[in-house]
Amino acid sequence: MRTAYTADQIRGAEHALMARLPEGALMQRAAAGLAAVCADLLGRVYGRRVVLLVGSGDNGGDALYAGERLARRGARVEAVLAGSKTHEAGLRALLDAGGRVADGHVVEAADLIIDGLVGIGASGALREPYARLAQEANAARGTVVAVDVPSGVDASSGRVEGAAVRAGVTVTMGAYKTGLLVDPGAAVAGRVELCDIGLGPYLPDPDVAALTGRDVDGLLPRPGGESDKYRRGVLGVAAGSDLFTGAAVLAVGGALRGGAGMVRYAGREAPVAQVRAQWPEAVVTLLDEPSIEHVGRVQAWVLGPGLGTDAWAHELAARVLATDVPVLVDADGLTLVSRDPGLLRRAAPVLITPHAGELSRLIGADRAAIEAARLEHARRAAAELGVTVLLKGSTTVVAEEGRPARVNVTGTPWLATGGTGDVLSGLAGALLAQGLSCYDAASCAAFLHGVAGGLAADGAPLAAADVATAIPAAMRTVAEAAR
Ligand SMILES: NC(=O)C1=CN([C@@H]2O[C@H](COP(=O)(O)OP(=O)(O)OC[C@H]3O[C@@H](n4cnc5c(N)ncnc54)[C@H](O)[C@@H]3O)[C@@H](O)[C@H]2O)[C@@H](O)CC1
Ligand SMILES: [K+]
Repeated sequence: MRTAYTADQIRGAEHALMARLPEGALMQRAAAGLAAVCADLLGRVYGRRVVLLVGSGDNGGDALYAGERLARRGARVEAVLAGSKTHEAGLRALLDAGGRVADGHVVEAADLIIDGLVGIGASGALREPYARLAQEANAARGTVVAVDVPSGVDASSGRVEGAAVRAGVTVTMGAYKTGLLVDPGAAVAGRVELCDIGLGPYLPDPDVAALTGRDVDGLLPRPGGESDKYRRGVLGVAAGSDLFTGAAVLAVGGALRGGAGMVRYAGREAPVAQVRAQWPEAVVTLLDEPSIEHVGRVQAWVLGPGLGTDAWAHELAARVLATDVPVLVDADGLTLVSRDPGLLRRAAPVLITPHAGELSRLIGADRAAIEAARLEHARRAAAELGVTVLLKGSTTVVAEEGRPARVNVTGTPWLATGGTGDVLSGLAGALLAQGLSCYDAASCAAFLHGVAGGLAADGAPLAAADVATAIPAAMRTVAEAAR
């Protein structure tokens, strides 16, 4: 499990650790780690041009001391002092090692640019001249290494309010910051290298966590010798309509590949015909009425993909949500519950899987605001609605009250195509039916869906059905990662 922390959590741990160490020791550890990564990136250090962007706080101090180390190895190090003040001892150390203070535009010609403008002490959008320097670094040809977090990214949330450094590599001190795992911050952090400064024992419970392949493998249900199709978990799928038959086919496909012992599909005539034709494995019930009375026992439901939002669909949603098993609500199901929030008042667990637009209707927040602060809004929705939230998008986030939010790190931009969400719903539903909690089912499904997307795309466009087909291969991939 990769864990990440807010700026306040890091600060608290740093204080506790610092109290036990000689003054300046932590910054020397940080600078040593940072300089080592930079030296690796440069290959040969001697004679290379390194520019330090130095802000007024300790983030700038880290950069200066790393610059000192590189200067001692023969690099031509120049510091751009951006703040109203500068870490004095760090600057002295750099100058003693042969580094210089830059007096002109040096960023453009640098082989390597170290961004020490701001770290966890930043507040709000980058001010000038920091914002301009960030843009110069982004336009330069040299590799950009961010110290702790790319300047302009809020370390605690991943928010970017104005200009931000776009790093090739981020060397983060002591522990991951939440903002390095959540977009838009994650998107500009590049490769993240963790520099161990001894913070581990002082860290509190994490703010967010990201599952690894090994974690997912450990959570996935496996059939034993005693298993039969009923005991492995039966999933009900209430999806599709005469207009949207494909959503039903894709959700059932995701569910069958997700390991459910059996999938029961219930729907209207057109999607029933399609599901029957595509998936002889599914047990299909044609609904004359919006009722699930004759569908048979299931351990979980997927409700909503392509279902429509008419009175018939509303009635079916009400029946499904009136059961005592976990329900995953997606797509049209989310529209129905946003119009009739009372539907979500039930004792059994609910997992909702909105994208930002769907979530905006559910909690009355602006879509752009949700995109900019995904974690915050997913948490808010989980608390307000009393459900588990899987917020889809550039970084998929899973939030449930009282637990660290989970951030998904797998995926490919090729997944942004019609129908992949239906596959995800089927897959997550199958995991629910097999007994995983909403929290684990959502985070494992997001992880596997991302891996399956990567396998299906392999650098080229994919169709949603390919993602469903690739789910078993994704499961094998995580099993191999665990070995
Ligand atoms: N204290 C220590 O011993 C250690 C500190 N570390 C480093 O220290 C950093 C934290 O240092 P600080 O607490 O001094 O804070 P920062 O250096 O992150 O930033 C604070 C400074 O930036 C200015 N600032 C804040 N927001 C700004 C904005 N939007 N635009 C322009 N300027 C802005 C503030 O006025 C202040 O002078 C960490 O990110 C890490 O890089 C780590 O190396 C671990 C050890
Ligand atoms: K920085």
